[in-house]
Amino acid sequence: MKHAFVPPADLEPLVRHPKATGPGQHIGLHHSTCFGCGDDTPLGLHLKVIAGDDLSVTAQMPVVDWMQGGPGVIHGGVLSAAFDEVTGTAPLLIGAPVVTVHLEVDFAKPIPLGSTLHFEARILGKQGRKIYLAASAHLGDPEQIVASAHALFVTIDVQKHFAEHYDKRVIL
Ligand SMILES: CCCCCCCCCCCCCC(=O)SCCNC(=O)CCNC(=O)[C@H](O)C(C)(C)COP(=O)(O)OP(=O)(O)OC[C@H]1O[C@@H](n2cnc3c(N)ncnc32)[C@H](O)[C@@H]1OP(=O)(O)O
Repeated sequence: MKHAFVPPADLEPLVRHPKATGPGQHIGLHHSTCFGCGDDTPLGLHLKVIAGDDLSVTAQMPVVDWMQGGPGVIHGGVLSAAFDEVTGTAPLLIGAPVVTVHLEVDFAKPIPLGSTLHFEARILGKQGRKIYLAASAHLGDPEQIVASAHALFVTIDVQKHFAEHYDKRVIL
């Protein structure tokens, strides 16, 4: 698939954290009202991200009517949010909470309402606090990629990063 993103050639390799979620297991929620993965949001993506046996994850997402952009097809922003969530969860496999600093999505085919997207994301490596990932999505045939993404996340100290927002409008 065509894409413009070029990850650095000199990425440092990474290994799974000894306490990482096991292969085939659901990687736990960030919090229950997270738009991407929370169970308690009426209009969320409700993604369940599953750990792979290496530095990869998978997830599935039914493309339902409220996700519509162009007539009969998914909105690009919804698809981007799904890639953000799937790629953003993968670094938990290396024990690193992260936030997105850069996300690029390549849209290869229209994705119809009523279909199911199958996502795969993998960690490419790191440079300092920067974690690079690549991801793709298909509709059931892994040979037919309908969209792909590249993402750059930065590791954070969760308590410090979110500290100034906790007392405003946090719903956990
Ligand atoms: C209870 C809740 C639990 C939550 C768990 C986790 C949730 C996960 C959710 C996942 C799903 C949802 C996910 C979401 O939706 S996360 C929501 C969207 N993302 C954000 O809100 C992040 C906003 N950004 C920031 O807060 C700051 O920029 C951070 C803290 C990330 C870095 O600021 P900080 O001052 O600390 O560090 P730094 O500025 O030295 O930057 C560090 C390095 O990064 C490089 N850099 C920076 N930007 C870019 C860029 N655009 N392209 C290329 N590189 C960039 C920079 O050059 C430097 O590299 P180097 O020069 O040292 O080599």
